[in-house]
Amino acid sequence: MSAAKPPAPAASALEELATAGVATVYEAYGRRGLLDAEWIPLQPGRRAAGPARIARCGQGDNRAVHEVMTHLLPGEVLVLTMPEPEPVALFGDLLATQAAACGAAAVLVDAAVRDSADLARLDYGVWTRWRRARGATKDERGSVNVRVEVGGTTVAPGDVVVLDDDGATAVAAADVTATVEAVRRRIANENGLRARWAAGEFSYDAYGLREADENPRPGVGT
Ligand SMILES: O=C([O-])CC(=O)C(=O)O
Ligand SMILES: [Mg+2]
Repeated sequence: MSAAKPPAPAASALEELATAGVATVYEAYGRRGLLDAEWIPLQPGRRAAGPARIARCGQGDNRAVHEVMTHLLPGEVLVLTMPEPEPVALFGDLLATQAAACGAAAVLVDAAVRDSADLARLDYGVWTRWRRARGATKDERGSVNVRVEVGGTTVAPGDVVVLDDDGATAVAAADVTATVEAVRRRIANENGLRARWAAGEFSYDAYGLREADENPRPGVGT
């Protein structure tokens, strides 16, 4: 029997994850979920979080992107992948116009985009591996609403994808509530540390690193 589907994350949880940002969410989630690749944010400074709506395209082909548009719901992050990421444009201005009409929260393209000056003016964020004009074919159906691997992490439909200038990280749908709580604890802890560092204290002392470095225990770290 498969586990019950977790409820859709609350808008307030998505907002908290987006505001916290990729590094904080990834750390609070136990350093899991990182979509570990070099992402280009087309609108630097933008943050987003939303449930993944996924298309797995054929290699060099974007037929599945046209299909997945018909499933895309407001607030979702569209995740577009290929078996082997390569600089072929899966997404451009015309597909972006459809995603806008559907209310996308963001688009993550594990391939290239084109018409990037137009995409940079959108009301939602676009993150991509490459900007390249090379066009995709429309020959292979590919698959939609499937699990994919992105940057070494498996992303399932409905997992929450968080994006900012640092890149992208994902939280399994079932773990969103606990991760929001861990994010709050991490932010509170970092606020405390930031106040101490601003007041002139050093982490080298507070973490006991100076003490350990000046009194090395034989056989440890040698
Ligand atoms: O049509 C395509 O394959 C991609 C594109 O340029 C667009 O969406 O405007
Ligand atoms: Mg175009």
